Parts: sequence; C-alpha cells; structure tokens
Amino acid sequence: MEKEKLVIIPTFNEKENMEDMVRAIMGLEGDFELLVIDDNSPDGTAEIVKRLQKEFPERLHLIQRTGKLGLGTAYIEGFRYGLMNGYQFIFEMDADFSHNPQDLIRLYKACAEEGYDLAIGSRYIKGVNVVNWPMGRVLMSFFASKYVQFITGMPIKDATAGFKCYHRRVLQAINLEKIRFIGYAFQIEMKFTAWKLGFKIIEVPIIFTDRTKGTSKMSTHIFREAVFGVIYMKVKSLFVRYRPNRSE
Ligand SMILES: Nc1nc2c(ncn2[C@@H]2O[C@H](COP(=O)(O)OP(=O)(O)O[C@H]3O[C@H](CO)[C@@H](O)[C@H](O)[C@@H]3O)[C@@H](O)[C@H]2O)c(=O)[nH]1
Repeated sequence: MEKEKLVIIPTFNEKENMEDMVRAIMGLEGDFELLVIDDNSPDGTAEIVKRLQKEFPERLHLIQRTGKLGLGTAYIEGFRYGLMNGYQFIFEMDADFSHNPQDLIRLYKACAEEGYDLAIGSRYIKGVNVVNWPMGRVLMSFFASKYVQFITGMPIKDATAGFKCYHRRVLQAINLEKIRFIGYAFQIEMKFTAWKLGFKIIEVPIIFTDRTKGTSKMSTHIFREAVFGVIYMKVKSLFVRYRPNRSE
C-alpha cells in the first residue's frame, strides 16, 4: 500500500502535550501517520511516545536525537524520512495544540483535492487569528510577516507559520542540504524556496491558540536569526538561480 500522510512533530520537553497530541492525530479520519523527532528531552517526552508505539505500532514513529539541535534540522531529518519511505503528503506541526489537529484535514484537502503543492495554515489571512498570545508576541509575529513580505516580495501573509502540508514533489525539488536556518528563519526559508521554485502555494485560514501546557522554546537567538536571515535570503536570491534539486 502506498504511504500517504505523514505528520512530523519536533519535540523538546513536551511531556504535558505528547499523549493527547498522539491520540488526537491517531483519532483523525484518514489514517494519518505521525513521526515525532525528539531531541533527547530531559522530561521524558520520548518515553511517552515509545509507550504509545505499542498501541499504534504501524502509524506512530519516533526518531531520537542526541541533544537539542533545533527545530529546522529536526524537520529536515523528518523530510528525508518521509521522502525515503514514500509518503505523498508531509506535514509540519507543533506539539503544543497551538495548531488544531483537525485542521490537518483542511491542509491535506488543499493539496490532495485542490491540487496545491504547499498549503500553509495561516493566522493572518483576514485580520489576526491568534488566541491567548500576549499582545507583544502577536504584534511581533504579525509585523515579522510584513517585514518578510517587504524585504522579499513573497506574497505570503504568515511567513513564519509552522503548520503546513507539502506535496512530496516540493520537498524533492528543494535541496535540503542547502537549507541553513533552524528557527523561525527556517520556516521563512522553506516557503521562500518553494515560492522561488514556482510551486503553487495556498494559505488556509486557521486559528492559532497559544499553548496551555509546557513552554515556548523561542529565544533571542532565534529572533535575530530571522531578522538577518531574511536579508540573507533576499541577497542570495539576487545571485542564485533557483532550480529543482535532482538528487532526492
Ligand atoms: N526536536 C526539537 N524540537 C523543538 C526544538 N525547539 C522547539 N521544538 C519544538 O518545535 C515546536 C514549536 O516550538 P515552540 O517553542 O512551541 O514554538 P513557538 O515559539 O510557540 O513558535 C510557534 O510560532 C512560530 C512563529 O509563528 C512558528 O515559526 C513556530 O513553528 C511555532 O508555530 C514544539 O513542538 C517544540 O517542542 C528543538 O530544538 N528540537
């Protein structure tokens, strides 16, 4: 049977969310599979996943890494796993329920039924759809997207969104070796590269609800990486021609 849908969730210290999130995804209509990429969380997140693997041996997968290596590198590892194992639709999602698992179905339909290559769960299509974030964080995220649009010209309203469905052809075409950022800049870089390669992208409106359990891993380093990373991407794009990768 052809492997179809793989949701990738990177985790670092998500023990309060893990079991509920696994059950939410396993309970969705349409046999979604889940790959958790855990960076040796000291709180034992991976042990929770291992226990649940006994209940969902076919559909719950785990990669354990040796330490906290960043969200971007976790996703790259997940993308390679997804491509190697033949999945058609590969999703990015957070562990903390800020993304509603039910919306995976809407992202999937945008790609599988409406023919988009990349569907982005977007907070800023019409106004701001964020619940429970402090005002400072909402403004920062909203203006970060405006900043990305202004510098790069990329017509995406939620540039740092981390809730997406890729058709596998997008990940095949992107040279994953060359993706260099690890935080919010990683999210921007993936969208920017897909856009430059000419893929059909749609933003699907979602409501983003801040986590009620566990803590954000956002840091000033990640913030700085995004601010300067966008300028780097723009300058690079003036010199480099984007062509589909042939080696994946
Ligand atoms: N494996 C691994 N996972 C990580 C790491 N850092 C964070 N994560 C995981 O990545 C997910 C997102 O991390 P958060 O710390 O919850 O992110 P956030 O600051 O709330 O950021 C959200 O908003 C950003 C800006 O819009 C988004 O870019 C981001 O994807 C996310 O939705 C969570 O599942 C978290 O456990 C890491 O170094 N390694």
